[in-house]
Formats: sequence, structure tokens, C-alpha cells
Amino acid sequence: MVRLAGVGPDDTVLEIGPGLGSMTLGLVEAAKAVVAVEVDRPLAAALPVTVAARLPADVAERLRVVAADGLRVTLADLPADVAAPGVLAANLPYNIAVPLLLGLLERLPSLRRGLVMVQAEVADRLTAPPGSRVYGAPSVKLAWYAHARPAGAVPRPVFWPQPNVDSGLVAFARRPLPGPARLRADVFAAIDAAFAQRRKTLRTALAPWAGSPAAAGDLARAAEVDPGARGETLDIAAFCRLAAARAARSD
Ligand SMILES: C[S@+](CC[C@H](N)C(=O)[O-])C[C@H]1O[C@@H](n2cnc3c(N)ncnc32)[C@H](O)[C@@H]1O
Repeated sequence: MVRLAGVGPDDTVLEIGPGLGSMTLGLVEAAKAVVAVEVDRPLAAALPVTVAARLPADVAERLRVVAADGLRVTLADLPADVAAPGVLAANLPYNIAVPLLLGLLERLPSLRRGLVMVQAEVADRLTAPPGSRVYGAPSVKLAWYAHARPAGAVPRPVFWPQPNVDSGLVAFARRPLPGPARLRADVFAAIDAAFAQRRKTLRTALAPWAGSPAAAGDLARAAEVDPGARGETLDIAAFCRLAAARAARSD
């Protein structure tokens, strides 16, 4: 995974949930610096000891461990003596993988690219294109921040003990925002509304967000979107146009 992430000697890498450090060791060997954020304090305390025992001192010193919750961590929590991380490389805690990834992209603008391992179904969802059966709120919200692509399947037998789910890798590269940053919350609210009733037309599904079915229809037309279409056919640019139309209406 370290090789696949393309981590090199110029990179400061963020690892969330290093656990016992199996991946951290490879990252520390390859990167300029590794910032490992671990919520479990005993694991966080043990990690520098593990790394110091296995790697030469001049390599081990590239590691910084932060005992914190990856769901909340901000730049202010990270060590100031290494560059802000530009690469995320992590086997994400599976139950919180989507909010973790989206939250990190929102709070840490220094992250330019990354490779994360998640449950296979989540990898499919995060990288699905519009119109796909598994395209949903995670796919289109991730598209707000980044281009994402599937980067490989990781079947359960490669792990010991064997988990009861398959895993998948998702590679991402940050892209210019598809709309004004101030509209992000409203774009995401439109996405949540559209996918809360994914089989309904936008006129119906967006009604709670727009105020009424008629208002949803008007906003869709102003955004050059068919009010009779379903949210699952819209890309991130279309959701941005919807939020911009709503903002223009309230101005
Ligand atoms: C599935 S991850 C993988 C562990 C390790 N990176 C590996 O590949 O074997 C589990 C790790 O994430 C940590 N973790 C869980 N939730 C976290 C959070 N919100 N922030 C940071 N670490 C978290 C757990 O304590 C555990 O060490």
C-alpha cells in the first residue's frame, strides 16, 4: 500500500488509525515525515516504541504521533515542526471511513492526494459515477473535494485474522472546488435531500430543502436540471448549480 500510495522522500504523510503500526513502518521508511493520528491512547503511546525498535534512529525520528480523534483533528492539533501533511495514506477505521475522509479533506486543505483502504462496498460507493446503482451521497460529496478512482481490491484472506468483509483501495487527488466554498454546506444539504429519497424525482426529493415541490422545480429549472430527473443522475456540478440557484433566490 505504501508503494501504491506513491509516497516519497518529499512527502509528509498523514496516517489515521495506525494501530500497532504495521503500515506506519513502511510509511516512515518511505516518507520525509509521518504524522500518525491514533485515538486509542495506549496504542498511540506504544507506536514510537515499536518504530524505534524496528528502524534506525535517523529513520524512526521521522514519526510524529498525535493521540487524537481523526474525526475532529485540525491543523492546529498537528505538530508544527514538520510540514502540513500533503498525502493521506490510511487503512481507515471502517465504521467511520466516509465522515473521516470527507472531514479530513474539509479541515486539512494541505492534503493533496491519498490512498485509503475501506470496506469494498464503501470503495465502490466512493468512486461510483453518476447513474451507477451505488452512486450516492458519499460519491458526490467526495467529488466536491477530489477526483477519486478505485485502486485495487483487497480480498479478506490477505489479512490475519481474516475479517468478515472484503476491502478496497481508493486513490484520490484534490481538484479545484467545483463551486464557491461558502456554498459547500448548502450543496451537501441538497445532496442529502436528493439521496434521502433516491427513487423520487428532484421535484419531490428536494422539496424539504427548497421549501416546496414547486420551489424545487423552479430551482431545478434555474439550474438547468430536469425537475423530473432523479438525484442519482446528477454530478457534483449540477448540485452546485442547484445550491447557487437557491442562494440567488435568497439574495
Ligand atoms: C482499521 S484501523 C487499522 C489499523 C492499522 N492501520 C492496520 O492497518 O492494521 C483501526 C485503528 O484505527 C484506530 N481508530 C479508530 N477510530 C479512530 C479515530 N476516530 N481516529 C483515529 N484513530 C482511530 C483504532 O484505534 C485502530 O488502531
